[in-house]
Amino acid sequence: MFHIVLVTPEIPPNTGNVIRLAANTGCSLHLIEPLGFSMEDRLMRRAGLDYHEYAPVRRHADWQAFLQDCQPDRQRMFAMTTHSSSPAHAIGFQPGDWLVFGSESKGLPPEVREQFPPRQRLRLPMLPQQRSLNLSNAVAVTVFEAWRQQQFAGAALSEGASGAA
Ligand SMILES: C[S@@+](CC[C@H](N)C(=O)[O-])C[C@H]1O[C@@H](n2cnc3c(N)ncnc32)[C@H](O)[C@@H]1O
Repeated sequence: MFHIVLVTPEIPPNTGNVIRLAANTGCSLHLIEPLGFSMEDRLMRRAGLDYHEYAPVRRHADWQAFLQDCQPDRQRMFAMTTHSSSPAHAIGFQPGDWLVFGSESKGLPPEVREQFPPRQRLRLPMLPQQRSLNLSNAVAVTVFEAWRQQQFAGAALSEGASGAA
């Protein structure tokens, strides 16, 4: 549905949450190295992910390698950042869009952020004086806003349809 891109994530449970989110929403997940942890980290394992949930996860050596590997449509890439005044909910998201998030401690590196035109740098609303949302929460609310705009296409909207607890 959408492509989630985490640039140099640092905290294993956040990435674990996003892996599960990607599996639940039909997104692909791109992890830009260096990662602040090993994928075999016990905190990752504690997320209790099933083997199939790793299927849509790809790793890239750095930002340039990601661009080279995936050739994303630059007009449909959005940098999620607190350094913006463009509200995320004002964008008309489309299937196949690329949603790019920064690391927990540093956010998006300025040299990556500046590759996005200002209208493609998006901010999630927060109350005044707040610094930022948790990374995995920011990913979740963005993906669900984008998916909501597609009327949750492909979702199993009743319990019986999913068969899982
Ligand atoms: C914990 S935040 C990073 C905080 C970092 N100290 C900074 O100054 O950007 C991790 C990532 O979540 C996303 N994020 C968190 N809050 C956000 C918001 N209000 N709007 C847009 N993105 C947000 C951004 O991609 C950010 O890089």
